[in-house]
Amino acid sequence: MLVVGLTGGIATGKSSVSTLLKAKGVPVVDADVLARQVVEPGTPALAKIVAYFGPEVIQPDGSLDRKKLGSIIFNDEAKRRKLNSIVHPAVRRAMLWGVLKHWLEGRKYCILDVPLLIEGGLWKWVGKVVVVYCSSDVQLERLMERDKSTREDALSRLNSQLPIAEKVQHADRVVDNSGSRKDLETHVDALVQSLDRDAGMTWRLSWLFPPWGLLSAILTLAWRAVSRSKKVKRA
Ligand SMILES: CC(C)(COP(=O)(O)OP(=O)(O)OC[C@H]1O[C@@H](n2cnc3c(N)ncnc32)[C@H](O)[C@@H]1O)[C@@H](O)C(=O)NCCC(=O)NCCS
Ligand SMILES: Nc1ncnc2c1ncn2[C@@H]1O[C@H](COP(=O)(O)OP(=O)(O)OP(=O)(O)O)[C@@H](O)[C@H]1O
Repeated sequence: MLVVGLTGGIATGKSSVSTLLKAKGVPVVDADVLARQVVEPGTPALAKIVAYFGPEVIQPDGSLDRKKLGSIIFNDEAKRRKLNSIVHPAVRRAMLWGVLKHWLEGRKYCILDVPLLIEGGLWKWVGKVVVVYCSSDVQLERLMERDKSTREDALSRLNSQLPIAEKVQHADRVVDNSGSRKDLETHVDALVQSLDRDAGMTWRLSWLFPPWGLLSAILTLAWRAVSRSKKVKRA
């Protein structure tokens, strides 16, 4: 099964692409959704968050006060890293189960929707990287509009990630979301067609005969690593 990493900058339109893909029946494992599930009341991750950030990040009903925690971590790099170190291992485990489930269903490919795909290094472990792009001006505008936030708040969120122009350099395919929502739908249709082609004809063989699937996954990742190092040497 081809595993495709889908990413972008904050508010470049990754979730919009993900929603369009889901509507077409494409299997998507959504890291943002999993990151919410692993910190639900009663989870070990939430207990660790309270131990580090204190009970003031918990709402009266016992759930995480996301707004408050966001205002802390998006303005303090060390605290953001600490939160990542609590939440990300649990998210990675949940993603692995999600991928396994789609593999067991005999899917040709599946999408891993991960905002921090590049920053976290997971991009090296997927078969293809798709980056949803729009210019940083449009990104800032859409972020302020969606979150009803000030320019300052939006910028601090934006600056907690790699610039979108840098993420694009890791992409096998870029989905340009600078235009209208209708344009985005057209780009997503083209993306689905290309992923169908990329997943190739041998996926059924990989599914019926897992050692073949494992071998082809190792060869694909090795080939991608070699291509990357050639690209770095040329640059
Ligand atoms: C800080 C939290 C509580 C804020 O919650 P909130 O509901 O306001 O935002 P939400 O979770 O919907 O995230 C919105 C976007 O912010 C960006 N973002 C979220 N967490 C981070 C982070 N640690 N570093 C950089 N960008 C981040 C992503 O682009 C994400 O799509 C929450 O984002 C969180 O728990 N983050 C840590 C987990 C994480 O890294 N999630 C991203 C996917 S694994
Ligand atoms: N082509 C478009 N034209 C106008 N608005 C758009 C377009 N695409 C997305 N938006 C809007 O921009 C905002 C950000 O989009 P979306 O939530 O899909 O981004 P995201 O990359 O998933 O963000 P995050 O990383 O913060 O979760 C949303 O309010 C969405 O409705």
